[in-house]
Amino acid sequence: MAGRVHLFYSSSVSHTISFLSPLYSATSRLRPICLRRTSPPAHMFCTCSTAADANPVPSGTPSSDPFVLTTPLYYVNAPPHMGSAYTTIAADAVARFQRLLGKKVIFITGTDEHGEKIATAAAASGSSPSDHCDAISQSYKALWNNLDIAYDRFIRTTDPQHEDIVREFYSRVLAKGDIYRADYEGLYCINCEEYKDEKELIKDNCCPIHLKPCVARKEDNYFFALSKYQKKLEEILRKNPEFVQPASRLNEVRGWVNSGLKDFSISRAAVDWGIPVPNDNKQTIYVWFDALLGYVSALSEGESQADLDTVVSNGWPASLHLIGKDILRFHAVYWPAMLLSAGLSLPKTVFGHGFLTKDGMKMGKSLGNTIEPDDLVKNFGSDAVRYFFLKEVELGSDGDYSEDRFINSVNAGLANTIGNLLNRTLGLLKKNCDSTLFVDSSVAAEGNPLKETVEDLVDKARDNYENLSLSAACDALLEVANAGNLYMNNRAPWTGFKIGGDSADAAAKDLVVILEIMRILAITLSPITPGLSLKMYMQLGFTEDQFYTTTWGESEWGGLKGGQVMGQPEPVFLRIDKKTGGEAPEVPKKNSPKKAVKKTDKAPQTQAAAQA
Ligand SMILES: Nc1ncnc2c1ncn2[C@@H]1O[C@H](COP(=O)(O)OP(=O)(O)OP(=O)(O)O)[C@@H](O)[C@H]1O
Ligand SMILES: [Zn+2]
Repeated sequence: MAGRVHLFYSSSVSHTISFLSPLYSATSRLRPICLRRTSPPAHMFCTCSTAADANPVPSGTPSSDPFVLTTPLYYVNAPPHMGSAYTTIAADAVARFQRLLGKKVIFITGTDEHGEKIATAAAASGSSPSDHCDAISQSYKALWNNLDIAYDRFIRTTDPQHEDIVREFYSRVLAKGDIYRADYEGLYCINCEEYKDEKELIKDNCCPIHLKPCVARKEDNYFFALSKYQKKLEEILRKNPEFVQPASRLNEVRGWVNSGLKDFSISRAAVDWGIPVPNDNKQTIYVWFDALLGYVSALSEGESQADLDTVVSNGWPASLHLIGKDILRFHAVYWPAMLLSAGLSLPKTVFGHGFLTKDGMKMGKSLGNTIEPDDLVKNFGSDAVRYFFLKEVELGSDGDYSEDRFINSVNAGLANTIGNLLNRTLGLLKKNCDSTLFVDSSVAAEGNPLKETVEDLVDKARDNYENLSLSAACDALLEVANAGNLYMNNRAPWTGFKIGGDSADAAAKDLVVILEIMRILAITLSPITPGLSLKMYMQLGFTEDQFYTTTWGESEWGGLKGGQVMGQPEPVFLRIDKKTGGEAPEVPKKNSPKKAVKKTDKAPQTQAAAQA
């Protein structure tokens, strides 16, 4: 989806309304549909009686209702950049966390491929729109692979099943009486693919996001009667504050709605590269009225027939739309009204995160001020990239990238605090205990307050993951590692080994305590750094298969058993040298560690996902 900006249509528009009355009759199928979900808040938009009859989900057991989450469908006017990667990495961390909890997850991403901007980009590169879309869409998939993104569905808005869904959806909305025809005249930003209100534009009628002049346009379009949903949207935002997150974004959305909703045009007369409007193939459907439906049509994958009833039974509504704040209006105002019109349930939450900026400006394809995620992955490895952006840029706030900050943060967290502690401990264990654990970790920690400290921090991390406070989750887990380092330094087990006897036994127990902390960290940090977590887990003497079937429940203290033999102490994360830059860290030697995400187009599943 393009970073099209969110301004309502100018009131100067002249509407020559011609209602399409013959098509208004088929409303009988339009009923709000309730998918019973597992937690009470999911009932807030549906018409079912109570949450009491929802099935509780035992830890580690997949629920029957999937946790459906989405990234935006990225606009294929240009290849992905760090901004597109940011949303997708965050969504992947959420998906991995939910899988660890034992939920069945459907993580949807994909590409938005219609519209004028795409046709122009294709012409500029000398290719047909469809070849252009194939190539750019493939570049998104390749990047997701490089970043260990374990998506379940990759929907392209040029997929035939998506086009069927869009047509059916359009027909439902038409049948509801929410589409009419009118003349439209205004200033249009091609990069936003949107008419703009003049007073929002900057000097020389330039779009404030894309800094390019808008062009005067007049056309005869079909309109969606958004204004009909004014009261309903006000009520939804009042009764369900968790619908839009974080809270600052909710206020923004309330402001837009309270200032009065205006109908918006959902077709384009001058754009060929799009889905033709049913019953009028001189017009194509507006990219947003097409792209948002990708979240729905992704749920029809694998079905012989793509229709709205099927997608509902396959998991709609989504639990979470994770998006950038640039497209909040489309998701938190247009989209719920469209869904209400079509008789579909609303997503539970729309979370609008902040921007990665460069020199204070939103990094974006149209401005071209982007950072190449592939270069970062090549230089520093995918764990480092994921860790830096999730830890250092709070989801919801803007954040500027600098290489210095990147290197400092990653070296401090992954190389020193975590990697070095594991390496030191395994080195001592090898030297003094033949790499074998002396006792069960539950025994080693008897009466040790460190166990409770770690448990509290892990609970805190879990709460933060649940609330999408990914940066705070990282902080809590780093505190776990810090506590381990402090313990190591205070206990100085190397002296105990020197003394021998009971002191050596105590030292051997201390190593077990620290390695148990490492085991817990490997599991709980795996949504953020899946590759690093796998390496850690394997050094602790577990197999790759064991890693893929772990659950959050297994992060409880006590997983390491006496007699377990640890792997060879090898650095799991190499410090990045500031002068020479980094080198993507080696993957584990055993088996095929990059299976932290399978390198395929489809559903690379990790850990508990394997059970789901
Ligand atoms: N600078 C950024 N910071 C954070 N997220 C971004 C950034 N740029 C893009 N995104 C993500 O991509 C989405 C927009 O996707 P799109 O394909 O339109 O990319 P874009 O680079 O913003 O495009 P354009 O520059 O043409 O407006 C945002 O909602 C957000 O999820
Ligand atoms: Zn614009």
